[in-house]
Amino acid sequence: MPFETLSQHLCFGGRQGFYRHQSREIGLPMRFSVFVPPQAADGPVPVLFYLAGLTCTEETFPIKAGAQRLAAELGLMLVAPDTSPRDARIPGEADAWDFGVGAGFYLDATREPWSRHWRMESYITGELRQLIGLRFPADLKRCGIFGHSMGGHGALTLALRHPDLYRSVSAFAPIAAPSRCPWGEKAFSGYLGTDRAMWREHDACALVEDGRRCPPILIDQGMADQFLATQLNPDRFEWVCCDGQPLTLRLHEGYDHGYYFISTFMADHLAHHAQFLKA
Ligand SMILES: N[C@@H](CCC(=O)N[C@@H](CSC=O)C(=O)NCC(=O)O)C(=O)O
Repeated sequence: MPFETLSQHLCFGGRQGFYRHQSREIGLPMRFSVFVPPQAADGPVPVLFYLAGLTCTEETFPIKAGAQRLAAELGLMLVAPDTSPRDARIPGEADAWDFGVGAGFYLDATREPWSRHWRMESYITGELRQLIGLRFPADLKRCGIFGHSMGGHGALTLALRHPDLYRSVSAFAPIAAPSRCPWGEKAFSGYLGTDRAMWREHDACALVEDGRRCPPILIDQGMADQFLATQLNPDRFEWVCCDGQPLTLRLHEGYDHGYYFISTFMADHLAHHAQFLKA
């Protein structure tokens, strides 16, 4: 599985790198970033996949989230993929910021013209994971997943759909019920079509309602989040989780949707994952 190194930087005794490869799953070049902690010099380390939100890239998390210092202390590898295919030459693919480019929603599209390239679920759970296991000092038996907003939706749904792959899960301000909000309705109708039964397979609330379970979830949510009232639905997720899905939902007065909020609570999320990945 070849890949190209775009840049590498020494960071808290570890290495922050940016890479590109020709993805067979996506059918296009894809970029991703990896932080390798210093402990990797002594053998494979646990891996934490971070899924970013709408409009983000593989650079957003390493630049803005402030996760490397503690990941270096805890011995966690951090992997951040891009948020969608790019340059697929689909007419209008980059016309909207909440659909198409930068808005892959971490599922495999079933509807033309998106189904050819928009295969983010298979990419993250399959090809990228394999590449990380083969080409980086990663222990794939100890993987966790977390993310923000659209990426929080991705973390929850991938953990619920692939409980064999992820030992730990958390989210910042996730889109927790995408079938019931404008972002999700737009994405799911475009990528999956109008059959709402298909939508349930990619909706965290519906997955829990339908009996899927994953490791105990940590969610942080800012109460001054500009998208809270219209897009996120944490209260509905808390309600469905009462039926046997362990969840800690923390609400924080005054915090908004952005990376100042994420960086404030990043240490708690890394500690949450470490307790499962290093057990
Ligand atoms: N361009 C939009 C705002 C887009 C935005 O806020 N993106 C969020 C994720 S939203 C859900 O997935 C984000 O993480 N942005 C990157 C950042 O650096 O903050 C608008 O005009 O409102």
